[in-house]
Amino acid sequence: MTVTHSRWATSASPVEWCAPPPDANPACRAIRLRDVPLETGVLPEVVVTFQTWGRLAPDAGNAVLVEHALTGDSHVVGDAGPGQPTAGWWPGLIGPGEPLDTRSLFVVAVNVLGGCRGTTGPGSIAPDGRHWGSRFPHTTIRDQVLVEAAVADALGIDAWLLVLGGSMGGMRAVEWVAGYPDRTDAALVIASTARACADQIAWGQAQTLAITGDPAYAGGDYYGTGRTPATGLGLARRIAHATYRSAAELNGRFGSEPQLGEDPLEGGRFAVESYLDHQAGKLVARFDAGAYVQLTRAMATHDVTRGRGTLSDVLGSYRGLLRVAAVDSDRLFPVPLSEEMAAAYGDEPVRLMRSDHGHDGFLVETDQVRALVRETVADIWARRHRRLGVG
Ligand SMILES: CC(=O)SCCNC(=O)CCNC(=O)[C@H](O)C(C)(C)COP(=O)(O)OP(=O)(O)OC[C@H]1O[C@@H](n2cnc3c(N)ncnc32)[C@H](O)[C@@H]1OP(=O)(O)O
Ligand SMILES: N[C@@H](CCO)C(=O)O
Repeated sequence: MTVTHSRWATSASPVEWCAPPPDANPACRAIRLRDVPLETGVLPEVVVTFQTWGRLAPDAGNAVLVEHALTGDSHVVGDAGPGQPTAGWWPGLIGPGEPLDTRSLFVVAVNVLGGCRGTTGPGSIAPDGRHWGSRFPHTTIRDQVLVEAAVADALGIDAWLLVLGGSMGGMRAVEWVAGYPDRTDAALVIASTARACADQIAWGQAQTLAITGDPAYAGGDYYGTGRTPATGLGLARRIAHATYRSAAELNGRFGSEPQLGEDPLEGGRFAVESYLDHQAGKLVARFDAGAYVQLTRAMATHDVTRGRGTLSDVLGSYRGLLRVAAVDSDRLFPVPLSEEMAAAYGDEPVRLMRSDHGHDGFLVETDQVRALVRETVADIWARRHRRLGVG
């Protein structure tokens, strides 16, 4: 079936429905795009996988887009299912009576371009029948959002009622505001930033070099060889995970205690080292190193102001609702980055989430996220009713 919506204006080619690839969650649907115009090139073919919950209203005015973070996926809520690596990462967010209430809302979550959950990435098969590997082009947060716009077209959604996400998901949410303000009625940007800062780029470089320096990475062409850069990916996750948690949390949880049954003076590990080993192993079991490199670079090059003027030019002209939230103990996306966004928009204070968990607070503090989303959805409906002169 060919979809004829023309809002995916940058491409002359139509959007087609297709079967999701085997690495996608079985609950996913998929579309295929051709000749996708990236910021720095063209991808001849892109498959985009996504999940939905609830029913789209006849006027398509009840659609919400949930944006996942770096190693998340479209499976926002639900069980892992057979063969699936992840259970839902924002439990209790979507469903009847939940903050994204499927009795009134239609919720969409897209697997990101460049990732490893069915949407085309470096591990996908290119049109020539070989893995993309090192040939996969640099893709940006803007490119990620471009293919999401194609999903909106395929579903018949002119404008999202709300786009929300944390971390890299928040980068996409604010990019929707910057790139498609008329297609985004409201955005909720949590623990994120309008542009990557030097500190984030620096941590990203160390992680990328950990992977690319692993001999098994083979310049990015390890797919199909039976070897994977697991050592490099595990090292990258250790570096990243330490930045995702607060020093106070790590100190409080682990102190300088040895891991049970091990002696650091005799070559054993500290408890915190064992913890990071465990986190590394978990990620290696569920994520692709090439996608990790790709997405880390996409985050490093994130900047909603590129070619668009100042941040105030970009966000100050937005007529929808931009709500910004930060985690008070986040050392990777510290509160001032959220304050910068909120100030450029000019109308709303930053909502501060209280957590000892640092950046990962946006995932761990589900009660606070649920309350924030519930309040934001209520405010959006109230704004819409006011605009329509109802009630
Ligand atoms: C709900 C899910 O399944 S989400 C999975 C998909 N992930 C995503 O979508 C990305 C976002 N998610 C994440 O990044 C993470 O899963 C988070 C942030 C949400 C939660 O992180 P967690 O790892 O669950 O939290 P936490 O820091 O408390 O770690 C707990 C784990 O560390 C282990 N651990 C704690 N101390 C130690 C130690 N000294 N040595 C070894 N392991 C340890 C625990 O046994 C536990 O293991 P388990 O997760 O295998 O049960
Ligand atoms: N724990 C999160 C952090 C990135 O924001 C993830 O793995 O996606």
